[in-house]
Parts: sequence; structure tokens; C-alpha cells
Amino acid sequence: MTQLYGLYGLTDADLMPSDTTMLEQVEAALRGGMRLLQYRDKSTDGARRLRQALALLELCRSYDCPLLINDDVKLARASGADGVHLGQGDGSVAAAREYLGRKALIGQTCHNSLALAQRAVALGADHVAFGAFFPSATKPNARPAPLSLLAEARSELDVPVVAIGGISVDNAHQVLESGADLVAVVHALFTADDIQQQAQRFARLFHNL
Ligand SMILES: Cc1ncc(COP(=O)(O)OP(=O)(O)O)c(N)n1
Ligand SMILES: Cc1ncsc1CCOP(=O)(O)O
Ligand SMILES: [Mg+2]
Repeated sequence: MTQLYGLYGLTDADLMPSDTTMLEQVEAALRGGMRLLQYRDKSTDGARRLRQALALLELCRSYDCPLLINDDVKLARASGADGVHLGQGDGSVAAAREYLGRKALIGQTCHNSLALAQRAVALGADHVAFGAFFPSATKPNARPAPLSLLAEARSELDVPVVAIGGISVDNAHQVLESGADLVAVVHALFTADDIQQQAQRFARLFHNL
């Protein structure tokens, strides 16, 4: 079974305007030690989305890194990705589990609520995400979540816990010390001058725990 732990990168179409830049940036993060990737793309161009998901999957496979698709269970199944990430408005976790099968990785956004996380797990999620813990350049309107929620989640839930929202190399220790298993990052990872080195910096924070 995949152990979910470490740096979790999310792609960003603004920061990665072409397939080539996306793959180069993602490969740099993989070389630096990223352990999980989410393809997050809000466009409606289905052909482009399938092509990019397939290209990311091939790359992720060569680094033994699972790939999740944001929002879209159909694309997850069509591409053969390892699973999906669903927000509270992105369809039912139970239906996704049924559609993608027992082995799929299914995460759900639980904002600042332990009750939402307990419900997600009961419906079949195998990991849950909380945040935003810090102001996010990628999603400025994300609901804030308190660090104390991570310790509570850690003691009440039996699944890996993801922290997201404004996480940087400098503040990540706060969510890790509070109990997060993974840090999900866009801006602080993919805007770095040297993405590989930045991923390494994040990865080292996990080694030092
Ligand atoms: C790991 C992780 N956590 C939270 C989110 C946010 O999901 P959602 O609330 O559905 O918002 P969008 O990302 O779809 O805009 C996420 N994608 N990944
Ligand atoms: C998708 C999402 N959900 C809550 S914050 C966020 C964006 C995370 O990006 P960044 O690491 O740039 O704050
Ligand atoms: Mg969503």
C-alpha cells in the first residue's frame, strides 16, 4: 500500500503555461523528493487535460510517485491516475470510491472541520486535507484553519493528514510539528528559482522530524 507522507505538489496552469514547462517543473520537484502530485487544472479543454494527465502519469511512474487528479473522477479513471482529490462540492466520496475502486487514493478537502474529515473517512476517503493554514497566493479566499486542528485530527483519525495553504519552507515546520503527514504546496515550490533544490528543502524538513 502507498504510504502517503512528505511533500505533495499541485500543478498550476498559470505557473506552467505549456506541457513542456509543466513537465520540467514537475520533474525538478520529483528529483528533489516530492512524494505525491496533484494535477490541478481548471480548464475545460478535455483533450488537453487528458494529454497532460497522461504525460504527468508517465513521469510520476518513473519516480514512483502517485498522481492524483483534482476534481475529476472521470479523468482519473480515463488516465489511469492513482486517484482523485475532491472538494466539498466536487461530488461524493462514496461514489468516487465505487467508481475508482478499492485501491484508488481518494482525498477530500475538509477546510477547518474535523467533522467533515470524519465523514470523508466514513465515506471512503483514505486521506484528508485541512487548510488554509497561512494566506495563500494561489487561493486567496481559502477558509483559514487553525494549527490546533492538526493535532486533533492526528489523534482522532486513522488516515494521513494533509496541510495546505500558504505553506513555505519557513513555516512548514509549524504544520509538521502540529501533526501533518503531508504538506501540499503550489506557490512556494513552483515559483522557486531552483525547484529541485526547493523540493529538497521541503523534503529535509520531514527527515528532521
Ligand atoms: C490537497 C488539497 N487540499 C485542498 C484542495 C482544495 O480543493 P477544493 O476545495 O475542491 O478547491 P480546488 O482545488 O478544486 O479549487 C486541493 N485541491 N488539494
Ligand atoms: C488548492 C488550495 N486549497 C486551499 S489553499 C490552496 C492553494 C495552495 O497553494 P499555495 O501553496 O500556493 O498556497
Ligand atoms: Mg475542487
